[in-house]
Amino acid sequence: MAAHNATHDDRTAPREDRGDGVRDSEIRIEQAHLDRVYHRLEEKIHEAEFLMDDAAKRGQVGTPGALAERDAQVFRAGVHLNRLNSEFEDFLFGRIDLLPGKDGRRGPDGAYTSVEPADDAIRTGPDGDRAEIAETLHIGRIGVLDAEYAPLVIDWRAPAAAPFYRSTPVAPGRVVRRRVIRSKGRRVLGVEDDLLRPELSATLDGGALPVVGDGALMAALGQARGHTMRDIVASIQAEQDQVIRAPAASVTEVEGGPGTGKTAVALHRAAYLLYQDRRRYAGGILVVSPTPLLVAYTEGVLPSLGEEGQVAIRAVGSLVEGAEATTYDTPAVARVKGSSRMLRVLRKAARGALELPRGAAAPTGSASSPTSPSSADNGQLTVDGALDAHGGRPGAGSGARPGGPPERLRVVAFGARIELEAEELRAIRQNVLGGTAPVNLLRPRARRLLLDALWTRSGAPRRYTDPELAAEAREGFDEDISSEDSFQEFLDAWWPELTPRSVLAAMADERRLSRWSRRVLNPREVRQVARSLGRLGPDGQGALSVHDVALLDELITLLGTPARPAAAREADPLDQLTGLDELTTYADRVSPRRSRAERAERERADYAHVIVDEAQDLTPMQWRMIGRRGRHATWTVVGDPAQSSWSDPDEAGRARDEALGSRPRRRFTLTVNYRNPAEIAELASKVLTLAMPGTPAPEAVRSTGVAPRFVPGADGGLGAAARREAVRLLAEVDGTVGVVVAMNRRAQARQWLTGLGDRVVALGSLEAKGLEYDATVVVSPAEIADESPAGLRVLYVALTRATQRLTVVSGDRDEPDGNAVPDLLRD
Ligand SMILES: Nc1ncnc2c1ncn2[C@@H]1O[C@H](COP(=O)(O)OP(=O)(O)OP(=O)(O)O)[C@@H](O)[C@H]1O
Repeated sequence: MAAHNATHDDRTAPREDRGDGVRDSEIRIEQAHLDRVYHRLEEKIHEAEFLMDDAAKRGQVGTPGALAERDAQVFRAGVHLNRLNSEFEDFLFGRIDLLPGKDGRRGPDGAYTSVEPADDAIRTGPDGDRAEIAETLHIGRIGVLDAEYAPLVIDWRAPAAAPFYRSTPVAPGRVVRRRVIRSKGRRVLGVEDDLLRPELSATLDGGALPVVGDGALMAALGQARGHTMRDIVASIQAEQDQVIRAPAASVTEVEGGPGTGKTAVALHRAAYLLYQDRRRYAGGILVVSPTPLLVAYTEGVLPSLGEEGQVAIRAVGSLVEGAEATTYDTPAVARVKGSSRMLRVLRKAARGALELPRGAAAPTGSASSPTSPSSADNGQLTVDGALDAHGGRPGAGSGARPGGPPERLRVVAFGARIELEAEELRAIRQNVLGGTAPVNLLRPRARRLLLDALWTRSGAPRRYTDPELAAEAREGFDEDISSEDSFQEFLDAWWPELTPRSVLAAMADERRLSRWSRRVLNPREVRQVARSLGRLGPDGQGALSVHDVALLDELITLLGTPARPAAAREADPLDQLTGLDELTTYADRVSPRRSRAERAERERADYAHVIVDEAQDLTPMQWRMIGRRGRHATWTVVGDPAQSSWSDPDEAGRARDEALGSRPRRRFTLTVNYRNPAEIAELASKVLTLAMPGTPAPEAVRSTGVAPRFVPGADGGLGAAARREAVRLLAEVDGTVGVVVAMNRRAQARQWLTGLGDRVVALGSLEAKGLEYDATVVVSPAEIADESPAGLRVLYVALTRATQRLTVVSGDRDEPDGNAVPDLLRD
């Protein structure tokens, strides 16, 4: 199903503004309704507070049943109270006046269920058509019923609210007039109407419907942009609404050019899914965003829709707990690290790291100290003095290659010395590593095979003919040897618990990496990757790049996390987000405490729905990382291939298919550009033609009449020109100005803009992804395009960030013509 052919209602609907008198009286009507809503909300808040109080009193009764009931009640009341309070701002935003429904049936909220009007809703007569408004619904952020359970406000996500978004003059259904109400707190500030059945307006039985304003969409689009995205709940368009309300049974894929509302739609969809099936999505919704900047930009949208707590919005570089990406790799390094070839390299590294000199892949636990206190000068450990089960004195020791894993295991048992030499140890290691199980989880098996080998070498199996006696003796033998500190030390050194970071750091050694990536990476790639990892310390501490994080995540899987002893319970994010952080629940206190590792593991695997924004940018390794978080999830994947900064779309496509599995897919295309005025969209489409010939550009919904400006900045004048243009644009627009440069000029660009205030931001080309500004300065298109094989597509992104004004500053590489238009932007 595709949502093509959006009808731009606001441009086509005739309007009939009868001046301030009508406007004022319409505002008064809506104000009266809003007053009623607030009155009712106050009653509801008192109710919720009473429930909280009552529940707290029950807590004093003290039986487990009463405590559990109290907890449940406190929780429900707290959530309710929190929602009511948080959604007070701009609570009510829409109204529809409707004809009677086709079958006369009404839903649980009292509204007609049919989208189509009743057959006799419009009566044709000699004086023209006549009809009556059968129902008026107000739409808001959550539903409110009056004391008699009649709807005062319909939740925007309820089926009854759908006609507010879906109806167009071409297919108006039952809607005669759609009104967007602008309010702040308790005050109605204005109304904007669209008349969807203009032919009926004058012949309604109750008198003509007044129509006010210029249409809500245009009013919304014309507003200045701040540093955060606003919700679009009052002006969602029909093709967007189809995506938001699509059933979540499988994979919903959404494509659309810049500014078509993909990010906005994805976030509103998260809110919609929670509304539809809160229980199912209690498992959490994960929204993956390309950059922390975009996360910060979009973070306020869901709370403004009354939803948080169940939705985690994360940058792709922050998906692994405790690993926050703070740097970018060069495009060449990113290309290697993002490629699925790295999987083969990491598999080898995860197993190969067991052989590393201690300290090179700093293992955790006691083996992290390079030598143990009982090391003898020759590097061999011998431990004497422990009694074995039969009066002998078993003991354990290790022969350590200086700086490497131990090469000999020596124990004393049954009064004799037993040794396993390097060859035998190697064979045991190979045997244990035979399968694909995570390396750290194989340690118990390694321990068992060592004990098997020692037992055989001791000759004991020959001494016991009675299997029962043999089993008993063996048990004692295992216990005695395992309880020795030195055997444990040997094990820690020979089969250390590897951390993902330490293995990653070990890959910074070029010779080692070359061994692990034989026939996978070429020598140049090995050098580049090893160098880039050189910034990590020996145990992997230090700045991670966005692409390192996906490698770390893969290593977490390849290495595995052994079970840990229980740790103290961490604060539950849900507690904080629902405002109940000060309360612990009875269930919390009696249930077994979960370890940090378990919680992290659960978080990694447990999302009920995964929303991927800017999906076109994900590398194969990132798809694997995200796929692991949505193994049992339903998905919404939004993106635009024409904006992809990844160089090999086919390889990424395969990884995406693997992550999404065989679930059925439903595709939508968004076709209208709500961000860029036509003048900017037209310029950007020149680059689109170069980057992805044949790809249709989305249709810009408005025009400002202001053409993009071209300014020369060659001969070292780039910075001065960019600053001058930023200053000019700051004076021309009310909101924000973004200055977009090639990634390697980021620091420089920040210098250029020093002292210009926080309305202006310097951005590397990759950081501009998904963001928007009132005005942008794009500095040297050629530099951005030459940055990587995907450079033209990245330039397309840079050129499509502005809502009002665009200035292009050309540099030495741009070959500008006499009007300073760079060659890439000429016809
Ligand atoms: N129905 C709408 N009503 C009002 N504003 C809208 C609507 N749809 C989109 N917008 C606005 O258009 C702008 C672009 O939306 P958004 O960032 O979601 O687009 P996108 O498709 O994700 O763009 P890109 O691919 O360039 O990142 C935002 O300012 C958004 O608020």
